[in-house]
Amino acid sequence: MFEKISQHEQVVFCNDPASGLKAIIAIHNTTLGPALGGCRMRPYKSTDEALEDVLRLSRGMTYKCAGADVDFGGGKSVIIGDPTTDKSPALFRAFGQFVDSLNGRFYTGTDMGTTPSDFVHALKETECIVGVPDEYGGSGDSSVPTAQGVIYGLRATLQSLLGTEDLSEMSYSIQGLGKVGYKVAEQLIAAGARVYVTDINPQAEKSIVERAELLPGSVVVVEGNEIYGVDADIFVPCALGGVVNDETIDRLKVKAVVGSANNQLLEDKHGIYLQQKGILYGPDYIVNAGGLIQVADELYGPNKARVLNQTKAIYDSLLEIYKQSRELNLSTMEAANRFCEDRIEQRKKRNSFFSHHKRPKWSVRH
Ligand SMILES: NC(=O)C1=CN([C@@H]2O[C@H](COP(=O)(O)OP(=O)(O)OC[C@H]3O[C@@H](n4cnc5c(N)ncnc54)[C@H](O)[C@@H]3O)[C@@H](O)[C@H]2O)C=CC1
Ligand SMILES: O=C(O)CCC(=O)C(=O)O
Repeated sequence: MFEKISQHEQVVFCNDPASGLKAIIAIHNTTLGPALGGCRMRPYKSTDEALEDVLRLSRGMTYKCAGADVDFGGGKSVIIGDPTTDKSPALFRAFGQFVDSLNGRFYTGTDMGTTPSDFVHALKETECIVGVPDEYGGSGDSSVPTAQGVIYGLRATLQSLLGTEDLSEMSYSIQGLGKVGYKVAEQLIAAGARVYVTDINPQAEKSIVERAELLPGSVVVVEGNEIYGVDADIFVPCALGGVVNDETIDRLKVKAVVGSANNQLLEDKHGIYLQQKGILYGPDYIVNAGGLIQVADELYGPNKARVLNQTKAIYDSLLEIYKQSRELNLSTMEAANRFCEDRIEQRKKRNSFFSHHKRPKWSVRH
């Protein structure tokens, strides 16, 4: 076990038979501040699969926090269960108690399979919850700025490829029409673009087809894995991670991959394979940082205008990473990793006295 978690500071297994909660919290690195990261709920096939997911996701959050320049470190949590049948107030309250037991070392909110209202129950047990609805003092649904950030990432990519930011100039293949993917699809279709979509939930597909009837662009629904081979310009993964791998890279016909899904590359080497195939990759944790920017900003009290302003920085960060990747002849993922690792190293030197176990002044919200 210690070999598996060798890059992490702390991993907590949470078990509450009364509510059926089985969860894992992983804290990767708190150099920049207390760990922050959402909570994913999935019917994982095994504890090992859940552990692997939470370890990868929490490591990604360390880089995401550094890339977005927020004073938090990397953490994430997963609940093992089916989000359509296994949720209950008791389950989220039990989860909240475990989060509270970490005494401010870990803050959490939504991710795949969870919604802001789930965490209203957890909020009864701990202050360390972000992204609850506005009426509970939170900043609301973090998928709104995440989707906005993906649109900025797409604009930067168009700028880099075509010298224009006009979203209608390209076509897109979107995998996943959940909280983020649906909003991205809607904005692209509203901008007049042609969009191919797929989701394992037929209701989500039906809903975007109906919405598109009222908008200038168009939508085509494709079946499952066909999304990888679609003749579109940009692949926009907005569901699971690991979707850029040996098999899918062979099938991709696109010019770029830019989406919200966390950990899109199965392994870092797949970033290099994309580069070799001439496909521009927008590193996931740079492109999808909008939600993080919003929840980290809750420290100062919710302010949507400030969040939108900070989310715009994703456009410049991505252009800078594309530039560094060209100049240093690195894959875009390598360039982004280097940028974030440098930032963490600098902070280590600057803040030798900094106690990262201290709670931020989050209680301004209460
Ligand atoms: N919600 C947020 O603010 C953020 C989300 N992300 C990442 O973006 C991705 C999407 O997140 P959300 O939209 O919040 O999740 P969600 O749970 O609301 O939506 C995910 C969607 O993907 C669909 N899906 C699952 N497996 C699929 C498959 N094999 N093929 C096609 N569709 C599939 C689901 O039916 C669902 O509609 C995740 O990887 C998440 O970690 C990253 C940063 C922030
Ligand atoms: O979106 C959130 O609520 C927190 C940030 C996060 O977990 C993520 O960016 O993956």
